[in-house]
Amino acid sequence: MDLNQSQEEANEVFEAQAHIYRHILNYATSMSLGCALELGIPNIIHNHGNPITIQELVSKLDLPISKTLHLQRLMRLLIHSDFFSLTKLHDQEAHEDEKEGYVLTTSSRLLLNNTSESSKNQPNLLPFANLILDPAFVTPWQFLGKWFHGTESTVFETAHGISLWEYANKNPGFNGLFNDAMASDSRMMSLVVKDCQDVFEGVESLVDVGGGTGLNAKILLEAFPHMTCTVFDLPHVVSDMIETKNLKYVGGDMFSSIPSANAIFFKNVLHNWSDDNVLKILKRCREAIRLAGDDGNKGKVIIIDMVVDENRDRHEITETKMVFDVLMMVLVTGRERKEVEWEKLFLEAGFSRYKITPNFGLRSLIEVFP
Ligand SMILES: C[S@@+](CC[C@H](N)C(=O)[O-])C[C@H]1O[C@@H](n2cnc3c(N)ncnc32)[C@H](O)[C@@H]1O
Ligand SMILES: C/C=C/c1ccc(O)c(OC)c1
Repeated sequence: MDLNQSQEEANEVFEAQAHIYRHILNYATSMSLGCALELGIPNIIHNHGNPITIQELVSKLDLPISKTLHLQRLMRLLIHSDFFSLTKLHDQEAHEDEKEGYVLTTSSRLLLNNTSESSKNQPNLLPFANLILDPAFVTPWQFLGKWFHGTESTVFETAHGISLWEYANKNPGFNGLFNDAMASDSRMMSLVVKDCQDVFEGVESLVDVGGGTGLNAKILLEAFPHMTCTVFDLPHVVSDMIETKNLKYVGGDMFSSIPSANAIFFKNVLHNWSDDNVLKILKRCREAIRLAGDDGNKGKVIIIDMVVDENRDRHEITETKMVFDVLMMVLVTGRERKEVEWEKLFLEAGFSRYKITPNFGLRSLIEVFP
């Protein structure tokens, strides 16, 4: 065998080794990012105002000086994955060596711990990151294999003995963490809802099913104040909420009945459920729209959820959607769907047509008409 060829074969196998190590250790990046958030590094860089050197960072974090190089290594990994970047520092004292300082990226700016009144309404995903890294959500991954052999309907249940919704009901601390995370995801909507005039124009009444603590509804009402919104969710989620003239809360179970309205809205809800369950929910929607009058012709269902599209999406976007698909398998009985899979459900539930607008990053807005 000629030498070159054996070197080529060896290279291919070494590539595979690097590939394996990268993926098997993906969690090291998650955990390192989690550590940076736990230490509050984004806020320290933000508050510093200009690029912060490693020495300044160690001092602001109040870490032992002996940890300087360790922190630098953590930061190097997080720079490589685009959570921070390093920039040259213009030092006035010319005799000193040129220094470098850390700055935030768009991603770490979304992970600031916003406590000030002025930043309260800014998009922020720290609560979402905190939920994903919470032990209650990390533990089930250890049970995935066991679940494949077992009879529980979700991996979460194999790990914790009860469903995610029961767990949230029984643990007020976790319930708060979960609802805050969902609300932080919803806040991102405020970036684009104002551009959805045609979707909400004729809508007088809207029910946000599984609407959590009501942030979706509030954002929609800011942009379309002519509507009245009802947030419908499980009783433990919507108890003690403050209502206003056009924002009401109703506790209940969407499988039994959905309050009637022109528009039935679901964000991040239908992907929590199996096809059979989504069909049941969509049939309830047809009733709710019909009961709102106008023989349902004015009514529609509005869904904000992912649409898996391997041909159109970039490779990493598809990967993220597939990770969410598996996450929905681990936490609940849901899945992420391709357009044909959504279409089948809409038609089976008796709707006549639908329109997809891919405008919310990973999520699309789907209008479904009777
Ligand atoms: C993933 S969260 C989405 C929250 C919110 N729509 C959003 O966009 O962030 C799913 C919501 O569905 C609610 N939910 C679960 N089962 C339900 C049921 N049977 N009836 C009504 N809501 C339910 C949960 O309490 C939770 O608030
Ligand atoms: C931490 C993120 C988890 C998550 C995200 C979207 C969902 O709809 C959900 O429902 C169980 C969970």
